[in-house]
Amino acid sequence: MQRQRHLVCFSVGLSVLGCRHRHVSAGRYCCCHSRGRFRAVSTRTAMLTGLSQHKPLTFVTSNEKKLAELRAILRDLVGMEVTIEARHIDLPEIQGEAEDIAREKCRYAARAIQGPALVEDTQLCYHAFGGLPGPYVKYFLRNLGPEGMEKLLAAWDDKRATAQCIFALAVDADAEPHLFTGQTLGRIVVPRGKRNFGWDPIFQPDGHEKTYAEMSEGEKNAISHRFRAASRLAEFLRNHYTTR
Ligand SMILES: O=P(O)(O)OP(=O)(O)OP(=O)(O)OC[C@H]1O[C@@H](n2cnc3c(O)ncnc32)[C@H](O)[C@@H]1O
Ligand SMILES: [Mg+2]
Repeated sequence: MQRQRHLVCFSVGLSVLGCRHRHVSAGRYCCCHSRGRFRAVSTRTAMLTGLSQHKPLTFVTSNEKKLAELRAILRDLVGMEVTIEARHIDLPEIQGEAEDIAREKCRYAARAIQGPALVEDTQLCYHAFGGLPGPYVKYFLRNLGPEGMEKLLAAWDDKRATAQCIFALAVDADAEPHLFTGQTLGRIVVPRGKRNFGWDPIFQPDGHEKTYAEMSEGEKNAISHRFRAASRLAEFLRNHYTTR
Protein backbone atom coordinates (compact mmCIF):
# COMPACT_ATOMS: atom_id res chain seq x y z
CA MET A 1 0.00 0.00 0.00
CA GLN A 2 1.34 3.41 -0.98
CA ARG A 3 1.73 5.64 2.04
CA GLN A 4 0.33 9.12 1.67
CA ARG A 5 2.04 11.95 3.42
CA HIS A 6 0.32 14.61 5.40
CA LEU A 7 1.18 16.89 8.25
CA VAL A 8 0.66 15.85 11.79
CA CYS A 9 1.18 18.08 14.77
CA PHE A 10 4.04 16.66 16.77
CA SER A 11 2.69 18.39 19.80
CA VAL A 12 1.98 21.58 21.58
CA GLY A 13 2.89 20.19 24.96
CA LEU A 14 5.97 18.59 23.43
CA SER A 15 6.56 20.80 20.44
CA VAL A 16 9.35 20.75 17.93
CA LEU A 17 11.16 24.07 17.92
CA GLY A 18 13.68 23.35 15.27
CA CYS A 19 15.01 20.33 13.54
CA ARG A 20 18.44 18.85 13.12
CA HIS A 21 17.13 16.83 10.22
CA ARG A 22 18.38 13.62 11.80
CA HIS A 23 15.14 11.92 10.91
CA VAL A 24 15.18 12.87 7.25
CA SER A 25 16.61 10.28 4.95
CA ALA A 26 18.19 11.29 1.66
CA GLY A 27 15.79 12.71 -0.85
CA ARG A 28 12.95 13.18 1.60
CA TYR A 29 11.69 16.54 2.67
CA CYS A 30 11.31 17.87 6.17
CA CYS A 31 8.87 20.46 7.33
CA CYS A 32 9.87 20.54 10.97
CA HIS A 33 11.05 24.09 10.89
CA SER A 34 8.47 25.48 8.49
CA ARG A 35 5.77 26.06 11.09
CA GLY A 36 7.78 25.22 14.17
CA ARG A 37 5.91 22.16 15.23
CA PHE A 38 4.88 20.13 12.22
CA ARG A 39 6.55 17.25 10.56
CA ALA A 40 5.59 14.84 7.87
CA VAL A 41 4.51 11.35 8.72
CA SER A 42 2.65 8.72 6.80
CA THR A 43 -1.09 8.39 7.23
CA ARG A 44 -0.52 4.81 8.32
CA THR A 45 1.74 5.98 11.12
CA ALA A 46 -0.69 8.68 12.10
CA MET A 47 -3.51 6.15 12.33
CA LEU A 48 -1.28 3.76 14.22
CA THR A 49 -0.36 6.26 16.88
CA GLY A 50 -3.76 7.88 17.01
CA LEU A 51 -2.13 11.30 17.16
CA SER A 52 -3.51 14.00 14.96
CA GLN A 53 -3.05 17.67 14.31
CA HIS A 54 -5.77 18.49 16.76
CA LYS A 55 -4.55 16.31 19.60
CA PRO A 56 -1.22 17.52 20.99
CA LEU A 57 0.83 15.47 23.44
CA THR A 58 1.10 16.91 26.95
CA PHE A 59 3.45 15.93 29.79
CA VAL A 60 1.44 15.85 33.00
CA THR A 61 3.50 16.15 36.17
CA SER A 62 3.50 18.07 39.42
CA ASN A 63 7.29 17.85 39.64
CA GLU A 64 9.34 20.65 38.08
CA LYS A 65 12.64 18.80 38.51
CA LYS A 66 11.36 15.86 36.46
CA LEU A 67 10.32 18.29 33.76
CA ALA A 68 13.68 20.07 33.75
CA GLU A 69 15.60 16.80 33.53
CA LEU A 70 13.44 15.39 30.73
CA ARG A 71 13.81 18.59 28.75
CA ALA A 72 17.60 18.56 29.15
CA ILE A 73 17.90 14.86 28.36
CA LEU A 74 15.88 15.09 25.15
CA ARG A 75 17.72 18.22 24.02
CA ASP A 76 21.32 17.52 25.03
CA LEU A 77 21.61 13.76 25.04
CA VAL A 78 19.01 12.35 22.72
CA GLY A 79 19.23 15.14 20.13
CA MET A 80 15.53 15.92 19.90
CA GLU A 81 14.90 19.64 19.63
CA VAL A 82 11.83 19.87 21.78
CA THR A 83 10.27 22.14 24.29
CA ILE A 84 7.97 20.73 26.89
CA GLU A 85 5.14 22.37 28.72
CA ALA A 86 3.88 20.55 31.73
CA ARG A 87 0.36 20.52 33.08
CA HIS A 88 0.09 20.22 36.79
CA ILE A 89 -2.75 17.88 37.58
CA ASP A 90 -2.68 16.01 40.87
CA LEU A 91 -3.00 12.53 39.46
CA PRO A 92 -4.36 9.82 41.72
CA GLU A 93 -1.81 7.01 42.18
CA ILE A 94 -3.20 3.55 42.90
CA GLN A 95 -1.35 1.01 45.03
CA GLY A 96 0.31 -1.96 43.38
CA GLU A 97 3.05 -2.75 40.90
CA ALA A 98 4.97 0.21 39.49
CA GLU A 99 3.87 -0.55 35.92
CA ASP A 100 0.19 -0.61 36.91
CA ILE A 101 0.55 2.66 38.79
CA ALA A 102 2.15 4.33 35.74
CA ARG A 103 -0.51 2.94 33.39
CA GLU A 104 -3.39 4.08 35.56
CA LYS A 105 -1.81 7.50 36.09
CA CYS A 106 -1.52 7.82 32.32
CA ARG A 107 -5.11 6.75 31.63
CA TYR A 108 -6.29 9.32 34.12
CA ALA A 109 -4.12 12.05 32.57
CA ALA A 110 -5.26 11.23 29.02
CA ARG A 111 -8.89 11.38 30.08
CA ALA A 112 -8.31 14.68 31.88
CA ILE A 113 -6.47 16.15 28.87
CA GLN A 114 -8.88 14.50 26.43
CA GLY A 115 -5.97 13.68 24.20
CA PRO A 116 -2.44 12.25 24.08
CA ALA A 117 -0.73 12.36 27.46
CA LEU A 118 2.70 11.57 28.86
CA VAL A 119 3.26 10.86 32.56
CA GLU A 120 6.18 9.54 34.56
CA ASP A 121 6.46 7.57 37.79
CA THR A 122 9.70 7.08 39.67
CA GLN A 123 10.60 4.37 42.18
CA LEU A 124 13.50 3.80 44.55
CA CYS A 125 13.73 0.09 45.32
CA TYR A 126 15.85 -1.18 48.24
CA HIS A 127 17.05 -4.70 47.48
CA ALA A 128 17.05 -5.63 51.17
CA PHE A 129 13.34 -4.75 51.34
CA GLY A 130 12.24 -6.72 48.29
CA GLY A 131 11.87 -3.55 46.23
CA LEU A 132 10.21 -1.25 48.79
CA PRO A 133 9.69 1.63 49.17
CA GLY A 134 9.50 1.48 45.35
CA PRO A 135 6.58 3.60 44.08
CA TYR A 136 5.82 4.78 47.61
CA VAL A 137 9.17 6.54 47.98
CA LYS A 138 7.55 9.98 47.91
CA TYR A 139 5.74 9.31 51.18
CA PHE A 140 8.80 7.82 52.85
CA LEU A 141 10.84 10.82 51.80
CA ARG A 142 8.22 13.28 52.97
CA ASN A 143 8.08 11.73 56.46
CA LEU A 144 11.63 10.50 57.00
CA GLY A 145 13.75 12.83 54.91
CA PRO A 146 16.96 11.58 53.25
CA GLU A 147 18.61 10.90 56.66
CA GLY A 148 15.78 8.69 57.81
CA MET A 149 15.66 6.87 54.50
CA GLU A 150 19.34 5.99 54.85
CA LYS A 151 18.88 4.90 58.48
CA LEU A 152 16.14 2.47 57.44
CA LEU A 153 18.91 0.17 56.22
CA ALA A 154 21.03 0.44 59.39
CA ALA A 155 20.45 -3.19 60.35
CA TRP A 156 21.06 -4.53 56.83
CA ASP A 157 24.42 -5.21 55.16
CA ASP A 158 22.84 -5.05 51.73
CA LYS A 159 22.68 -1.35 50.80
CA ARG A 160 21.92 -1.94 47.13
CA ALA A 161 19.05 -0.05 45.49
CA THR A 162 17.57 0.35 42.02
CA ALA A 163 16.38 3.73 40.81
CA GLN A 164 13.63 3.23 38.25
CA CYS A 165 11.74 5.57 35.98
CA ILE A 166 8.68 4.63 33.94
CA PHE A 167 7.26 6.93 31.27
CA ALA A 168 3.72 6.10 30.20
CA LEU A 169 2.37 7.51 26.97
CA ALA A 170 -1.26 7.27 25.86
CA VAL A 171 -1.71 8.34 22.27
CA ASP A 172 -5.32 9.27 22.82
CA ALA A 173 -7.84 9.73 25.61
CA ASP A 174 -8.93 6.09 25.53
CA ALA A 175 -5.74 4.45 24.25
CA GLU A 176 -3.83 1.79 26.17
CA PRO A 177 -0.59 3.38 27.49
CA HIS A 178 2.86 2.44 26.14
CA LEU A 179 5.50 2.07 28.87
CA PHE A 180 9.20 3.03 28.69
CA THR A 181 11.33 1.94 31.63
CA GLY A 182 14.86 2.84 32.69
CA GLN A 183 16.89 1.62 35.67
CA THR A 184 20.13 2.63 37.34
CA LEU A 185 21.71 0.40 39.98
CA GLY A 186 23.44 1.86 43.01
CA ARG A 187 23.58 1.92 46.78
CA ILE A 188 22.06 3.90 49.61
CA VAL A 189 24.58 6.09 51.45
CA VAL A 190 24.61 8.76 54.17
CA PRO A 191 23.23 11.92 52.46
CA ARG A 192 25.78 13.99 50.52
CA GLY A 193 25.35 16.88 48.11
CA LYS A 194 22.57 19.26 47.07
CA ARG A 195 19.15 18.96 48.67
CA ASN A 196 17.03 20.15 45.78
CA PHE A 197 15.70 16.91 44.32
CA GLY A 198 14.13 14.12 46.32
CA TRP A 199 16.38 11.23 47.32
CA ASP A 200 19.33 12.29 45.13
CA PRO A 201 21.60 12.81 48.23
CA ILE A 202 21.36 9.15 49.32
CA PHE A 203 21.69 7.41 45.94
CA GLN A 204 25.21 6.61 44.73
CA PRO A 205 25.15 4.93 41.31
CA ASP A 206 27.41 1.91 40.79
CA GLY A 207 30.80 2.79 39.33
CA HIS A 208 30.67 6.36 40.67
CA GLU A 209 32.17 8.05 43.72
CA LYS A 210 29.47 10.74 43.85
CA THR A 211 25.82 10.62 44.81
CA TYR A 212 23.31 11.90 42.26
CA ALA A 213 23.14 15.07 44.37
CA GLU A 214 26.91 15.64 44.11
CA MET A 215 26.88 15.27 40.33
CA SER A 216 26.37 18.10 37.88
CA GLU A 217 23.06 18.01 35.97
CA GLY A 218 24.92 16.71 32.94
CA GLU A 219 26.65 13.92 34.87
CA LYS A 220 23.40 12.68 36.41
CA ASN A 221 21.45 12.98 33.17
CA ALA A 222 24.02 10.90 31.30
CA ILE A 223 23.54 7.83 33.48
CA SER A 224 20.25 8.26 35.28
CA HIS A 225 17.18 6.04 35.39
CA ARG A 226 15.31 8.93 33.76
CA PHE A 227 17.85 9.17 30.92
CA ARG A 228 17.50 5.46 30.19
CA ALA A 229 13.70 5.61 30.15
CA ALA A 230 13.70 8.85 28.14
CA SER A 231 15.98 7.28 25.52
CA ARG A 232 13.39 4.55 24.95
CA LEU A 233 10.60 7.10 24.83
CA ALA A 234 12.56 9.17 22.29
CA GLU A 235 13.08 6.07 20.15
CA PHE A 236 9.32 5.50 20.08
CA LEU A 237 8.66 9.13 19.21
CA ARG A 238 11.23 8.98 16.41
CA ASN A 239 9.73 5.81 14.99
CA HIS A 240 6.23 7.18 15.04
CA TYR A 241 6.82 10.78 14.12
CA THR A 242 9.56 10.65 11.56
CA THR A 243 9.54 10.93 7.82
CA ARG A 244 10.18 7.52 6.32
O1 LIG B 1 3.30 14.46 39.59
P1 LIG B 1 4.30 13.35 39.50
O2 LIG B 1 4.94 13.26 38.14
O3 LIG B 1 3.77 12.04 40.01
O4 LIG B 1 5.54 13.80 40.46
P2 LIG B 1 5.89 13.26 41.92
O5 LIG B 1 6.83 14.24 42.53
O6 LIG B 1 4.64 12.93 42.65
O7 LIG B 1 6.73 11.96 41.61
P3 LIG B 1 6.42 10.40 41.83
O8 LIG B 1 4.98 10.16 42.11
O9 LIG B 1 7.03 9.69 40.67
O10 LIG B 1 7.22 10.09 43.16
C1 LIG B 1 8.60 9.91 43.13
C2 LIG B 1 9.29 10.54 44.31
O11 LIG B 1 10.68 10.44 44.05
C3 LIG B 1 11.23 11.75 43.83
N1 LIG B 1 12.05 11.67 42.62
C4 LIG B 1 11.63 11.47 41.36
N2 LIG B 1 12.67 11.43 40.51
C5 LIG B 1 13.78 11.59 41.26
C6 LIG B 1 15.15 11.66 40.97
O12 LIG B 1 15.61 11.55 39.73
N3 LIG B 1 16.02 11.87 41.98
C7 LIG B 1 15.58 12.00 43.25
N4 LIG B 1 14.29 11.98 43.62
C8 LIG B 1 13.39 11.76 42.62
C9 LIG B 1 10.07 12.70 43.68
O13 LIG B 1 10.44 13.99 44.16
C10 LIG B 1 9.00 12.02 44.54
O14 LIG B 1 9.21 12.33 45.89
MG1 LIG C 1 3.32 11.46 42.06
